[in-house]
Amino acid sequence: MTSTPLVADGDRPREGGADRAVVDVAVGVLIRPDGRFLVTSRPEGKVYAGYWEFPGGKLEAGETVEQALRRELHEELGIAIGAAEPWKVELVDYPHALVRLNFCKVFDWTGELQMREAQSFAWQGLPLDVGPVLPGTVPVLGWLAAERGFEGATFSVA
Ligand SMILES: Nc1nc2c([nH]c(=O)n2[C@@H]2O[C@H](COP(=O)(O)OP(=O)(O)OP(=O)(O)O)[C@@H](O)[C@H]2O)c(=O)[nH]1
Repeated sequence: MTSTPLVADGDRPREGGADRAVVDVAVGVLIRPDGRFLVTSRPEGKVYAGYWEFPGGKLEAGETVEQALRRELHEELGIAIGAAEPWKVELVDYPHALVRLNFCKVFDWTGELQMREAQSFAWQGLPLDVGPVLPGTVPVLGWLAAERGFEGATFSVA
């Protein structure tokens, strides 16, 4: 990440920077009844390949966050999700893109997990025992920790 300040309204140019469009991303935090949550590794060929994140992807034209999440999780994991509960929105300024991450919690889905992009997956608690973790994913672990009263490092390999 750069140290360039983020803008509150991501569709406006950054101070002192070039005009960059915001890329909206729908991200799913799938939580099992035992509280463990799903993380996946980014496939080869994508930026940050091998880094762990929550599954999801970019919105296509005309899609809502929930529609994009349903499509992405079906494409990437082969599952059909039930309701997606909007949770947090985070703006992250990467060198390659300015992204708005729309995190949703998902408690219901059907289908067996299939790694259709040859990614890896892990059901995790805190702290994570996989890494490295994508920068935009780190705050999510903090939010989960706060909700769960978990104290200490949420992951070991950044
Ligand atoms: N899926 C996902 N993306 C994240 C997370 N955190 C985070 O910063 N991102 C960023 O959000 C963007 C998502 O893009 P992506 O490459 O996964 O989306 P996509 O599947 O639609 O990509 P494609 O255009 O290659 O098909 C990337 O810039 C990625 O670095 C996260 O937890 N999950």
